[in-house]
Amino acid sequence: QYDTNMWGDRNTMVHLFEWKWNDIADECERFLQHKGYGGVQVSPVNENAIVTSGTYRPWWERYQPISYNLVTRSGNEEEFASMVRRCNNVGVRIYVDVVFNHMTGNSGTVYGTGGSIGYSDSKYYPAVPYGSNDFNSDCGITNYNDAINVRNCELVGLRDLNQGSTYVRTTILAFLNKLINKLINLGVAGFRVDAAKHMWPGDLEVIYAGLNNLNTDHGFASGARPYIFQEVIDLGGEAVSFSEYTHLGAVTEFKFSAEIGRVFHGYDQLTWLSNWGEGWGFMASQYAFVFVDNHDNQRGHGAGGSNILTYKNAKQYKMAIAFMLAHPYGSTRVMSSFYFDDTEAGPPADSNGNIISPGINADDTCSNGWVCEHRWRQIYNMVGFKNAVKGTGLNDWWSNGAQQIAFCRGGSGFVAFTNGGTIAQTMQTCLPAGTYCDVISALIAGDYNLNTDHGFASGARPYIFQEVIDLGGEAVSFSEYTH
Ligand SMILES: O=C(NCCCOc1c(-c2ccc(O)c(O)c2)oc2cc(O)cc(O)c2c1=O)[C@@H]1CCCN1C(=O)/C=C/c1ccc(O)c(O)c1
Ligand SMILES: [Ca+2]
Repeated sequence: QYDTNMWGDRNTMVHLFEWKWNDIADECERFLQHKGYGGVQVSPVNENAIVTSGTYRPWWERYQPISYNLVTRSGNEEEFASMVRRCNNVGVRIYVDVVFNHMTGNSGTVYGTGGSIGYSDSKYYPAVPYGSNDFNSDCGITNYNDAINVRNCELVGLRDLNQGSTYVRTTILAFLNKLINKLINLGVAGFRVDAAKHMWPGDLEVIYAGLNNLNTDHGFASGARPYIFQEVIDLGGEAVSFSEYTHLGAVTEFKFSAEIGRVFHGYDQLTWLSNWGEGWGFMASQYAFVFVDNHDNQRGHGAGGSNILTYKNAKQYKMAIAFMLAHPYGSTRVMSSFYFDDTEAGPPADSNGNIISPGINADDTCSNGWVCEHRWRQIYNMVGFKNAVKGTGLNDWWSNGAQQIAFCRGGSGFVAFTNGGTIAQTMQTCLPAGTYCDVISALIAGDYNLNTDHGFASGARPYIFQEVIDLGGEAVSFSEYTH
């Protein structure tokens, strides 16, 4: 099914990549609920390999399972349960990134974040347990034009589980159903299925069918089914196609990420966006799970190559995110990153390898190495826009035939973009008459000074006058505010 199970009109997810569970719970309560985010994709919750050879603690070690115990650098089972409860309490859903195509790489004895051991050479993972007959053969994925090779062989040496085995299916289902289990008060809303391309649709169908309904104690409707979005990296030209998975659940549309990067890098005219979506060869909107960048391709070597826009191209990135959220195509996810360079380094951590929490600055930005794109004004305001226009289509498209476009969402939203010069044009906004605040472009530069386009001096600061009713004799005094 394709319903995200989000609360009310909320309908955008944020990927709080590598955040700790306690910090996510705090963020749900202090920020996400207020800005109308509908849910959080969290990093894998199950125990992963501790990788220290080559890169120290690379970001991708979390994609090498050792067991299904809920112990990672993000926290333990108790902290995970607390996060799910606290976020659902404020109407922010939790989606878990589940990795069950494989276990660890083939590098001898490996140790996990929860203290478990894996004997990868003999494919023996006692903490699950998995033994060698639960895996496919050692062959490597060498040919993306061979659908059998892609499913039954090892992705970069990662021990490839056989989801055709009843025992493996049962074990995977025990892990997934634990995350929605009423008896232990867990209540996630759905799953990101990692590396779905590398598993047989028929096996996935059996696994998804074995999932329980969502936990009504966390605010889900009786009979609600988990929202599944499957990672299938398909830019065309391979044996495996996204269309083999769309009947099972939502599917990532990587063409969206690649193309929106091209457009807002300026390689294509904005006017060509008039048929954005299926018109550009993307999958049907109801199946599509879309994003500007993700944890892998933001690093430049994933699907979409160097066209992918990230926080490093701040102005174009904001425009691309704004367009993604303004347009009705697909289910949308906003990336929230830690600052990274060209190494494969993992999240900000102390000398013991413990992840460092984001600090929150006075201006609501983050510190300690966290980018917090989801806290950028242009981004969270567009999350609110998308909530406000939920259920409408796209109408009254306008363009100057080149790099200026505008359109309405029903009678409840209007947006304009320019990649070339100021728009000086009377336009149909589809909105009721009145004066409206432009909460996006006035701050597109990311500063908080007044808008010089409205005649203010450069660097002018907003004039603040504070209502403090103080005739004397009370505990609170005017003098606390005059500075
Ligand atoms: O050079 C690398 N990998 C080879 C190229 C990327 O291939 C990978 C793909 C991949 C790439 C392109 C495709 O078309 C495709 O079907 C699969 O999916 C993965 C999924 C995982 O759960 C764990 C992984 O290690 C990978 C992976 O290595 C480095 C070193 C090992 C991890 N890694 C990486 O670069 C890790 C990448 C990674 C990790 C997690 C992901 O969810 C993901 O999408 C990519
Ligand atoms: Ca496989």
